[in-house]
This record gives sequence, structure tokens and C-alpha cells, in this order.
Amino acid sequence: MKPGNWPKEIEYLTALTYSKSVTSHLHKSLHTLSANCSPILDNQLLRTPSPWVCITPIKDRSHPAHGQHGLHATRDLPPSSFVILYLGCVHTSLATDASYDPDSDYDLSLDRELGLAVDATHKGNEARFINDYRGVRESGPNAEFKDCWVSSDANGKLEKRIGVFVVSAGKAGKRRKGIKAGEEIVVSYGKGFWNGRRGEQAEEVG
Ligand SMILES: C[S@@+](CC[C@H](N)C(=O)[O-])C[C@H]1O[C@@H](n2cnc3c(N)ncnc32)[C@H](O)[C@@H]1O
Repeated sequence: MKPGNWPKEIEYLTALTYSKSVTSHLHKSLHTLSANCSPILDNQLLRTPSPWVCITPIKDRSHPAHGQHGLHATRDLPPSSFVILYLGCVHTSLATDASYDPDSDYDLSLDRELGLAVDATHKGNEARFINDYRGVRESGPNAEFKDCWVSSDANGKLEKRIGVFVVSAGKAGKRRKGIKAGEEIVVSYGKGFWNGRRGEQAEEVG
């Protein structure tokens, strides 16, 4: 089953896929436990489609991603809680890797040392619709991408993933409300994402 508002041209994934350039050695390295392999996610949290989010067409003209889609919470999500995995195609940054697109707007680093990233341009899950907070939520992001670990087989072998988590309550508990039902889930893509794109736009105009 696919989530509501899922676009026809995009493949809906319930697990990561791997490009041919991801060798078995690289794949195995994602199983190697680092010193800090937490949090480990309970399989119960990995239901697909996710009951905690919904994909929403953005009709508000003042929204900077008007005409596109965003991801909203369907229920209250407490601070620091897990929301959803970021799924797509795991690829290398080799020029010969057909799944590597340096211009992708849906690409997230999975492991810098291994040179692996996850691209959700052509296939992914609800997480690919998470927008950046700029121009959307004055007080900043209410969610973040973080490393996490899941059981990848019946033996409980752990494998690294990128997860979306609600930001923590903060030292003064300023963000103790977490994300309220109906609220848009937004992260920070980082200045690098926007700087790169501003440069491209200037080139197109000039
Ligand atoms: C990962 S996609 C997010 C989902 C996208 N809105 C969609 O419907 O497919 C990233 C793209 O969304 C748009 N976007 C996300 N956050 C934005 C923001 N705060 N302001 C303007 N555009 C944004 C940009 O076009 C960006 O390249």
C-alpha cells in the first residue's frame, strides 16, 4: 500500500535499495557497529506507510514551496521521538555510479567515510517530502536527520540508516511541545544546500 498523495512517477519504497556500485564489502561496512550505534529502532516503529505523517499538497501561496508537497504530523509527536526513516537508493559518489546525481535535491549522506549517500529522487518514502524550515517556521526546524540503526535480518544484525527525529526539548524545555498534530515537519537542509542553489540560479540569470 502507498501513502495518500503519493506521486505516480515515483516508486514507493518500504526498504532501502542499493546501486550496483555498492559492493558487498561496502554493504557489509554498514553493518559494522561504530562506537556509538544508537539509537536502535524497534521494528514496531518502522510501519509502512507511516501512521504518524501525511503527504500534503502545499496550497498556501505564501509558502516558499507552494505547488509542491510537504510532510505533516497526523498526531502529536513528543520531543526526541523517532518519526520515519529516510529511504531511497544507496549510492556511491563514483562518476560511473548511474544512481549518483550531483544535482539531486533529494540526496542525503549516509556515511561520509564510506562515501555512501541515499537519493530519493526516483524512489523513496514519505520522508522525501520534508521541506526546509526557511520561510516556513520562524522558530527554526522542528525535526532533524540523525543516524540510527535497525535490525536488517532475522538474526537481528544491525544496519545503519538515516532517521528523522523530533528535535529535543532543549535545556530550558523551550521545545517541550514537540510537533503538534497537523503541523508541518521541517528540518534544516544546511546552508550548503541553499548556497549551492543560489549559485546555480545566479548562473542561469546571468
Ligand atoms: C527534498 S525536496 C522537499 C519536497 C518537495 N517540496 C516536493 O514536493 O517534492 C527539496 C525541494 O523542496 C523545495 N523546498 C523545500 N524547502 C523549501 C523552502 N524552505 N523554501 C523553498 N523551497 C523549498 C525546494 O524545491 C527543494 O529543492
